[in-house]
Amino acid sequence: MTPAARVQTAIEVLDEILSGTPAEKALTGWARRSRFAGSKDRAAVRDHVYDGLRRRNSASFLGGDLSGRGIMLGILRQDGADLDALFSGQGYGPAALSVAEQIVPSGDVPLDIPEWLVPRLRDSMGGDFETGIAAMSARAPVALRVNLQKTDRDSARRALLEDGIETYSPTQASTALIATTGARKVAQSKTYQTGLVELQDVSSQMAIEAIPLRSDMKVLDYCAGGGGKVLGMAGRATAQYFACDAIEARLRDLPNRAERAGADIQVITDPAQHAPYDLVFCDVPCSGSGTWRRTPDAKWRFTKADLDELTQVQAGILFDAAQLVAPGGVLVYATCSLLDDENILQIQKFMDVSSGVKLVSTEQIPLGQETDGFCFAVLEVA
Ligand SMILES: C[S@@+](CC[C@H](N)C(=O)[O-])C[C@H]1O[C@@H](n2cnc3c(N)ncnc32)[C@H](O)[C@@H]1O
Repeated sequence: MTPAARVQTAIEVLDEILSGTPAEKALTGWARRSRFAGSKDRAAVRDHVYDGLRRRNSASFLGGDLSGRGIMLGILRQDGADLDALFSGQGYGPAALSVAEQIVPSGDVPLDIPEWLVPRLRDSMGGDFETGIAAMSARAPVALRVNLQKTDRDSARRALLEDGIETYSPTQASTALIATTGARKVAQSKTYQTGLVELQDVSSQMAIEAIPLRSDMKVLDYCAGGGGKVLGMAGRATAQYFACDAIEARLRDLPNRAERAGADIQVITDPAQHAPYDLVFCDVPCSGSGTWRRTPDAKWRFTKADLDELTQVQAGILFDAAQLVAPGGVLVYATCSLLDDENILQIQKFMDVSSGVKLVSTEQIPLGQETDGFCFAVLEVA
């Protein structure tokens, strides 16, 4: 496909997303219908579409219209692309720019977040607001966690290099690597397949590194999902691990991932049956606002009603999980959210209604180039 044809395809996929189709479904649907498209074409179209979703407001403003075409025109304007070459009206590329489209709109460019969230995010992020919102509009890094049960960070870096993947070691977490080239090859690489590394964002690794985890503990990952947190903990200490999730189907990948990592994790359906635990980790469902650069369509779908519903679910999980902690044990509350409602305010509300719970620490990791927005609190249960 020519660069212009990729742009035209992104325009069509964006239109489908704007009319309500989830981004992944729209992209896989196009890829299935388009056998002629090679892997580089698919990657380029995906990048265009995700850039467009991340910067939907500013791009549609600069492109003059909230449509696939308006968004792509704005994105290409922001990126300083050669518009005459891409919008030439030739071949499978987009039609030539109209007279109106040739005029760059002037005025205040809107922020790339839903309007109702601007004041909330401003209040919650404080001095990190500007850099955080800029990071939300950019592509996320591909971060890896080195499995310390199998290797060390330098050896993992060398092994990845042999697989054609270059990385560097960010300073925030001792287990973290960030891929600079070959990131798309990670899941197929020998280093990954043999469990030396896992895909995991740097902030989750920072949380796992900071919690008081010991090898003599009985640990429950209460919202385990695909198992990222429990696998991270198992990489750090060989404790006794249990994992559950309200939606059992979400635990599907965990046994295979645990086997690859050489970790012993018991997937359970009734956490009360094995209680009490010395440490219960609650990686609760949340807005995901700290990771919206990875799932940018979620940002535009998220409503106040969703936030209200989520904060209720989070409060319920905190209450239920606290009952499972052994006296003197630890409860960890974590979200990948930037919103106080889901973080500090939620923890405060829990503290207000719980007797004998001590807040040991809270940390809000800002959304930055290397880190996703993430919050975690360590609580001690009497
Ligand atoms: C943020 S995700 C967990 C991600 C996972 N810890 C990881 O690192 O891959 C939140 C999970 O909480 C689960 N969940 C939702 N409500 C729950 C509840 N009441 N009790 C336990 N888990 C719940 C969801 O099914 C979802 O898998």
